[in-house]
Amino acid sequence: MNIEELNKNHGIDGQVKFMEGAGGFPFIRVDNAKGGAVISVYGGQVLSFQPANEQNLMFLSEAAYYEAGKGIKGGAPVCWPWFGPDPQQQGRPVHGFVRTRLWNVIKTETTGNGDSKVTLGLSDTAETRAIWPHAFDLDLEVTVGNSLNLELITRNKDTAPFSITQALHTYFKVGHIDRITILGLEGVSYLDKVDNYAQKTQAGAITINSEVDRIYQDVQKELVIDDTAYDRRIRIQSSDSRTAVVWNPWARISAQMGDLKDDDYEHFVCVETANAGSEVVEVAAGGECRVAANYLIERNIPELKPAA
Ligand SMILES: O=P(O)(O)OC[C@H]1O[C@@H](O)[C@H](O)[C@@H](O)[C@@H]1O
Repeated sequence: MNIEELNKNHGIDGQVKFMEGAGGFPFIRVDNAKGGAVISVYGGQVLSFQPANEQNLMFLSEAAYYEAGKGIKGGAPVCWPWFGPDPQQQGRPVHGFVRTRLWNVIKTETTGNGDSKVTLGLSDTAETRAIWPHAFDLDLEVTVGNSLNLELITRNKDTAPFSITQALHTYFKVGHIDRITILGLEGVSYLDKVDNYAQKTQAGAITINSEVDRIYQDVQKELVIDDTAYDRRIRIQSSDSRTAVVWNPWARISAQMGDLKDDDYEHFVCVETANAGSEVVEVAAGGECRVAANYLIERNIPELKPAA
C-alpha cells in the first residue's frame, strides 16, 4: 500500500492522514476538535483513542509485535469469524484470521457533527477461503468524536448461510487494576475459562485480583469501568451483542507473554463486545449482521465523590 496514494485518495486535510507506522504497516492518524485516534490498516485495528484533554482510552503494549502473521497486542483487535480457539479444532489461529491481515481502506469522511469516520474492509481471497471456505465482505466503521464508535459489519456473499462468533477485543487502559470496578454484570451468568468453563453467576460488581477470563451471557447494553485511579468512568454501550468477555491475564501469564511486560496486567483490562460462547450468529446467504460498541469517557462523576 502506497502512503502517498492513500493520502491522495483518502486523506482529509488536517483530519485524516496516512503514514508509515511500526513494522512498515500503514497507519491512519485521525485528529479533530473532539479527539484523536491511530488506526492500523493491518488488522483493521484501532490502536489508540484520546478524547481532547483526556488520558488515552486504550492500552497498547510497548512490547507489541508489528509483524505480518502476528496480532498487535492492544487497542481494539477484531476477532472474526470466530472468537477464541478454532471451533473446529483444525489448528487455525485463535480469534480468527482478520486481525493478522492487511485490510483495505474503503472510505474516509467527516460526519455532519464534525466527527471523523474511517471505513476499512476485508473480502475473501483464495487464501482466506483455504482457511475458512466462505465468500464475505467485512467492514469496520471507526467513528472518532467525543466517543469512539466501532461497528463491524459482516456480509455473506455466499449462496449458503454461514455461522460466526466475533468480538471487539478492546484493551482498556486503567490507572491500576486494583482500583477498578466493572459494573453492569451483577447477577449475570458466565462461563469461567480459568475454571474449566464452569457456569457461575456474578455476585456484585467485578473487581480483579487474579487471572480473570470470563464469557458473560445475556448481557444488557451498558457496562461501566469505574477507574478511581484515573478518576474516570468508561461507558461501554454495545449493540447487537449479548456476550461480554472480561479478561485480565494477571502476573504469571503477563510475564510469559512475549508481547507484554511483566507488570502490564496492572494497567489494562479487556472488556469485549462479542457474540461468543452459545451466542453464535447465523448469517443468511446474501444477508448481513452487525455488532457495535461505543466507548465514552466520563470524568468527575458527582455520585463517585465522597459526601462533603
Ligand atoms: O490474543 P490476545 O490479544 O493475547 O488475547 C488472548 C485472550 O483473549 C481473550 O479474549 C480470551 O478470553 C483469552 O482466553 C485469551 O487468552
